[in-house]
Amino acid sequence: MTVRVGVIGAGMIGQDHTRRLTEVVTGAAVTAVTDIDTLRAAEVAARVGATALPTGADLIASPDVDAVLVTSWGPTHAEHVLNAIAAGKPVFCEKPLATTAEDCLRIVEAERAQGRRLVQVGFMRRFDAGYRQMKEVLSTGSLGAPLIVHCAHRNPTVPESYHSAMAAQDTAVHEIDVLRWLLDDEIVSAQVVTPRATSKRFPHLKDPQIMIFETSEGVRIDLEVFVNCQYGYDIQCEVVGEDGLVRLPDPAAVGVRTAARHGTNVLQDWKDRFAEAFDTEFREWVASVAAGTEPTGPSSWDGYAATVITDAAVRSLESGGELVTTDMKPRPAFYGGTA
Ligand SMILES: NC(=O)c1ccc[n+]([C@@H]2O[C@H](COP(=O)([O-])OP(=O)(O)OC[C@H]3O[C@@H](n4cnc5c(N)ncnc54)[C@H](O)[C@@H]3O)[C@@H](O)[C@H]2O)c1
Ligand SMILES: O[C@H]1[C@H](O)[C@@H](O)[C@H](O)[C@@H](O)[C@H]1O
Repeated sequence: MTVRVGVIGAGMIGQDHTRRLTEVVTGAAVTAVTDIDTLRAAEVAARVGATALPTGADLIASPDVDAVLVTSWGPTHAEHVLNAIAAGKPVFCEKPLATTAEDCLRIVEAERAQGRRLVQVGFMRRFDAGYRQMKEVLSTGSLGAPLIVHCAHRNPTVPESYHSAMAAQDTAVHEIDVLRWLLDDEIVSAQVVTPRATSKRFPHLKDPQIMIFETSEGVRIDLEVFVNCQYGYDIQCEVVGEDGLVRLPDPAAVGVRTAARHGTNVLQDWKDRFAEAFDTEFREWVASVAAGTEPTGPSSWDGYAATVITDAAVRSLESGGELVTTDMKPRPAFYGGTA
């Protein structure tokens, strides 16, 4: 069976995922595209032999669409996801699931009312081979209980439109999701402090930021977010346990020795760093839709949790570094919890 996907939002990542669904993943086709920029929708639709439709609601209602991909701007996600749930169609939503915790909860409630999981959120790091190997090691218990996690998330530069709260909302949100999954533990507080700011940034931006999270088991996570580090796109993660540690591998790269130096290139772009993770993410999502089974990737509950935790980090940043406890509802049994 070919899964017929409708794409809402044909911008940068919508086009990349459209290419992925049509050229990389087998068993999927993009049959409909919509964008508030109708010219863009028509152009992307023509490229893959799909139909351009006027609105997200039209696309979700289309009999030619089995599953929906939401890659529009964050504040529009909730409306499209709720419409897809109401239509009973599987929906893959790029992060964030919604920009407020209240909207995330509305989605969670709508999905529970439907009685089966329809939503997957686009946190692609769970599909990265390195993080998956770390999870395997941690699950054997050979390192003992995890105690500390050290992370760094560095981008070479960001555009002027990137503001200080985005360090949590747009950037650290990836660590927030992947660490909840890796540790199988919940984050209960956030604190954000700012060291001396780099001079190589737009003046309105606080960069770098140091984020400290605590989990319900007492694990402490320190995360450096530095989005104007100049030298490359660099993701580091090390989990320290009672009996040893496990570290995220750097992407494979050839070593070059010349002129009395030995080095490897550092990637410059998150799209290259996580290209294979994105491919795997879509392969597994398409396979679950084709099989008619529930998706196994990040759920709408994970989308809700990520939004609650990023909200706490932003509140801490705005308060000048106070420790902010998260205000999260108990996890329902529907999402593997006890409530
Ligand atoms: N997983 C990741 O690492 C990752 C990376 C980049 C972006 N994203 C997420 O993907 C989403 C899109 O990001 P982008 O960089 O592609 O943005 P973009 O601005 O390039 O594209 C968004 C597109 O959505 C369209 N759009 C906006 N509202 C719409 C609506 N209601 N209906 C239809 N079309 C609409 C815009 O016209 C635009 O073409 C964001 O939520 C972003 O956070 C995730
Ligand atoms: O939207 C991007 C993307 O999510 C990247 O993975 C992250 O490194 C960037 O900081 C963020 O701006």
